[in-house]
Amino acid sequence: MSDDFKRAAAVAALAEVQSGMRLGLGTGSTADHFIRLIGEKVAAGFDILAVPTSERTAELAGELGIPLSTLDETPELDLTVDGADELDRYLRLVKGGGGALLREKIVATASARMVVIADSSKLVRMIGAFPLPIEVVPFGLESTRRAIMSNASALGLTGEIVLRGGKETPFVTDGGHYILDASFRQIAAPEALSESLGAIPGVVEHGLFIGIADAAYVAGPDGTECLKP
Ligand SMILES: O=C(CO)[C@H](O)[C@H](O)COP(=O)(O)O
Repeated sequence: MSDDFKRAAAVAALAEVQSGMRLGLGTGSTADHFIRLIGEKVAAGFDILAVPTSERTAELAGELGIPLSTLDETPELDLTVDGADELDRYLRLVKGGGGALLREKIVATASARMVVIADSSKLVRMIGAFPLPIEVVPFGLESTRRAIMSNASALGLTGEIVLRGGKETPFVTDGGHYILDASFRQIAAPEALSESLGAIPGVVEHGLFIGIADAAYVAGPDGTECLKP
């Protein structure tokens, strides 16, 4: 059922796509629906140039025959469509469940417009129930983890911060970094947390996307809603 809603959100976002656009392609199961729909448009003659947000997305888009580019060749995009792990009604997002948050944030901010697609289970009153992914450099991992803990605690946030994949087999991002997942449960002031995390040297990027999304298509049992910040 949830997969039907993911697809419905992707179909709604497709209405924003015009031939000639330079697109950012997100990562994840919801974004995959959108990528397949773009593949159909390309097969039908649409002129699309796409920048993928992960190796996984590049592979799928390549298989579908979608012409691919990079931000070095195509530094300005018209539209990026991507999923989210959580969003609130102000379009503050938690992303990075699939581990692609760094490229996703770079591609989204290189786009004139960023649109989120999600099933309605992702829409929450307060973000934070989904553990916040924080991309960090492997060097100094434990010091960085402690700095995150201490900065978060200064903001009244507590909770476990765990290395994705564990010490023996850590998950490695496309950029060669690790991910710490922080279970803060409720993030009442995401802007303050975003600023605080961004100031920690070992943190490469975090999964709070604030002021980036221009709209969100959220699909559920009652239909598809378009949210604007
Ligand atoms: O941020 C992401 C990947 O880094 C995804 O957009 C997020 O995890 C949602 O994935 P899905 O659509 O599979 O639920």
